[in-house]
Amino acid sequence: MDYPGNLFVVAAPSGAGKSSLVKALLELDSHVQPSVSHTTRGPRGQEKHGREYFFVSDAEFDQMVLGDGFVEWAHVHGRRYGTSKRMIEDRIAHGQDVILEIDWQGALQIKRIFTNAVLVFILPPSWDELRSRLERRGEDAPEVIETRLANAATEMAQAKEFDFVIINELFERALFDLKAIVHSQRLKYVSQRRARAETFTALGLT
Ligand SMILES: Nc1nc2c(ncn2[C@@H]2O[C@H](COP(=O)(O)OP(=O)(O)O)[C@@H](O)[C@H]2O)c(=O)[nH]1
Ligand SMILES: Nc1ncnc2c1ncn2[C@@H]1O[C@H](COP(=O)(O)OP(=O)(O)O)[C@@H](O)[C@H]1O
Repeated sequence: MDYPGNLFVVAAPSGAGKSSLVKALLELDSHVQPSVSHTTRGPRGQEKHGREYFFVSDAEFDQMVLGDGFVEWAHVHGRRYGTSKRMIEDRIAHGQDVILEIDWQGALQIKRIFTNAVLVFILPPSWDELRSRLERRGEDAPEVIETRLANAATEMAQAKEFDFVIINELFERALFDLKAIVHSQRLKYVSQRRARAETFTALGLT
């Protein structure tokens, strides 16, 4: 499928820093719009319905699945998460770049549908640092942290399937890398479009 805007997908194990990096990118770059997912997990401290997620019941999620409302969805850490078709189609139809913060299963589903999507995997610098970031975030119960750490190895094994891998050790360095990926993708499309237009003109095609 072809589309006018660029589609970026960021995945990472819990605590690697993907939400912080994506948030910082969005603050710097008004051309990128976030996609807000639906989830059956409950909100954390400061999270707001419609901002971080649409928090829905299992029955509401089932209805969206049955109504073919998701472009992708997956079970993650015992809950369900999905990207609604409307969320992507609305934005891409307006030629905006869209960034999805979803798990590796969703990322690979997106790549099959939007073959031009750029997949970025964020890794923590070490296991110790991953654990301490989850503990320092202070949003999850100890057993929730253990589930997330237990799932991290399987998730990180998927990094090699992604187009880019960023190690989030120094935050500013990782943010620089993420910005570079977004910018280079834009330049690629701009120069491709320009090259195509020039060739069409040279060939006398309209
Ligand atoms: N497949 C899929 N995964 C999602 C979606 N939204 C969020 N996720 C992923 O679900 C996982 C859990 O997210 P969350 O509960 O916010 O925890 P966090 O990773 O600790 O911030 C993360 O890997 C998210 O990237 C979605 O729409 N689809
Ligand atoms: N490079 C970094 N160095 C130190 N702490 C970080 C870094 N990146 C993120 N953090 C912190 O780690 C915690 C987890 O980050 P978060 O963005 O919530 O991760 P994720 O969305 O991947 O679960 C947060 O408290 C965040 O402020």
